[in-house]
Amino acid sequence: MNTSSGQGLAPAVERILDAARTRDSPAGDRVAVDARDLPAAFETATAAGRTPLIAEVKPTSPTTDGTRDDDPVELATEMVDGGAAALSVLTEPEHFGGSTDSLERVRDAVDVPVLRKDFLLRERQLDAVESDVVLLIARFLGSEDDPDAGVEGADTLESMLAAARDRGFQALVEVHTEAELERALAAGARIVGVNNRDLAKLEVDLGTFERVADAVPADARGDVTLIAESGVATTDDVARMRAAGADALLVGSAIMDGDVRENTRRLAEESAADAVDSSDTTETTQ
Ligand SMILES: O=C(O)c1ccccc1NCC(=O)[C@H](O)[C@H](O)COP(=O)(O)O
Repeated sequence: MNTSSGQGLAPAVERILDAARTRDSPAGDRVAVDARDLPAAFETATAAGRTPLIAEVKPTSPTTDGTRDDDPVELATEMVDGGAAALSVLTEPEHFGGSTDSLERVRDAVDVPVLRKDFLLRERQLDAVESDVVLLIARFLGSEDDPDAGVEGADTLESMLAAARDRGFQALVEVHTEAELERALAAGARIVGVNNRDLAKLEVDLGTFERVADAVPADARGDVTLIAESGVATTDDVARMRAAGADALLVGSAIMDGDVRENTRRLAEESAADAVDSSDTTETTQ
């Protein structure tokens, strides 16, 4: 099947969606998850003086050269040892080298919350594996008011959110525009990720988070955990996203490129220390 979504998505994303539509949904029972609390894990990291970071086990991707074949459990434990508050594990097999088996093994090996990173379009796909958090991408899912707004074969964001919560999952609803943010909040999302990567061009612009975070209504801000996703590579990037209101960061490529423990430590610890240093300077110069 090759179904263009008609949404101007990058060819690689259309291929990912085609694969997601044809991947078998599990025939077994609905999962029932006892989820580890993601916002609580961010608070624990902050209390320990670290930047709340979701480190992503991402063996490859359409925008990465080559594949990293290390055991996902080894990568995951190194990330946690480096100070990651939570993990994200790709379960998409064809374009990201992920698997549900990897996620299961990682979740058994660590005690932090684990996000299932995949391209979920239908309720039954939620039952493929247990995780603490599932990713729901607003751009792909329709809405109750406009079920055709999503891509071919997708359920609505509202029904996916309800189905995820019925199973015990927390949901990270990913948005890229102010309009998607509005839809996510109207659907009742409480954990919102702003993806700096535009799925139309696969280009990354950290200004996306700054713009979309600014559109969160003041009266909703206290109820929503806001995560900056994609394109974060340096401690300056972390500082920039935190200054724009990110409660946490989701980082894949910059951690997977080299020593994952040291890369995680650098982003989780040095950027938190930099933040303390600059607030000290601000205090003494006032
Ligand atoms: O990462 C890609 O190449 C990609 C391509 C097409 C659709 C989605 C893609 N990435 C999914 C993600 O959300 C990222 O893995 C995640 O936010 C981490 O991003 P990064 O830190 O830039 O690796």
